[in-house]
Amino acid sequence: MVAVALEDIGASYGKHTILSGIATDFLQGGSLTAVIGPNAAGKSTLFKRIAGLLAGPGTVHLTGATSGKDAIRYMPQDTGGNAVLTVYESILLAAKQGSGWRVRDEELIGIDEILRALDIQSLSFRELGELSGGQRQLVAIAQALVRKPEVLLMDEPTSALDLYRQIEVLAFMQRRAATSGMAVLIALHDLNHALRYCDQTIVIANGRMRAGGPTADVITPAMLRDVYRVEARVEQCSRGRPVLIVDSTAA
Ligand SMILES: Nc1ncnc2c1ncn2[C@@H]1O[C@H](COP(=O)(O)OP(=O)(O)OP(=O)(O)O)[C@@H](O)[C@H]1O
Repeated sequence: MVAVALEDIGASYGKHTILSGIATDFLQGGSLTAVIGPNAAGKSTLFKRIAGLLAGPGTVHLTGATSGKDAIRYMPQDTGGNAVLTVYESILLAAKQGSGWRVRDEELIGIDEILRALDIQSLSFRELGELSGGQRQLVAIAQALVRKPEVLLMDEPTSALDLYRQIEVLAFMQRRAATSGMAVLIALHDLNHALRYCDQTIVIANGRMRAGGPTADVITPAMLRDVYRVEARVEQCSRGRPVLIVDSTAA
């Protein structure tokens, strides 16, 4: 199974150092890892650095991957939608990128399966430019998945989705990671999503890694006070699930 380790990762834009000393050895395939932290902490920059879209110090160690340079895929936060392509064409194009134009039956079956799982079959013949923000986000997830990444970096993939679809998408990603062995890193602002769907969590603040490990060990009142500047606690709900309750901003 694929695994990613980060060794002393840094990144800069021009003279501004954005990230430094990011290190972890526990990003395993088969589950979801949340990457959390305040606005401008450096989460997207970390993803771009892991995906090789930004140069910088440190090393991304990838083990167990079979698809070479295409193993890691970054799904950005803002996905443009102005191309004059239908949803289906755009997903087919994504599936065929980097390979020949011959389309095999199993590829079409794979696309249908993803469209169904994300409940967007009815959008197949709509043009990308006429989709809503949430619809575009679902299509972007489909485009990322049909390329069968072994490591998928999803930058706030549920930010435009309604409550039902947020839960559907995260539960689907959890199942997909478990069955395919893919490692999925998800930048999230909703910490309840991290608590519910992500086995591990990494906390980034001011370009530094502040904590990392099993989600329940990482999302603590002390971390929330320190990093997010809120007084908050994690309690068990009546169904036994951990729920984050924010009481106030920290003094
Ligand atoms: N292309 C760029 N050029 C210069 N500075 C940039 C660029 N992209 C991001 N930055 C800066 O890098 C810092 C980290 O940004 P980044 O997008 O990685 O944060 P983030 O944690 O993903 O934030 P958010 O939660 O708000 O999406 C910010 O101060 C941002 O202004």
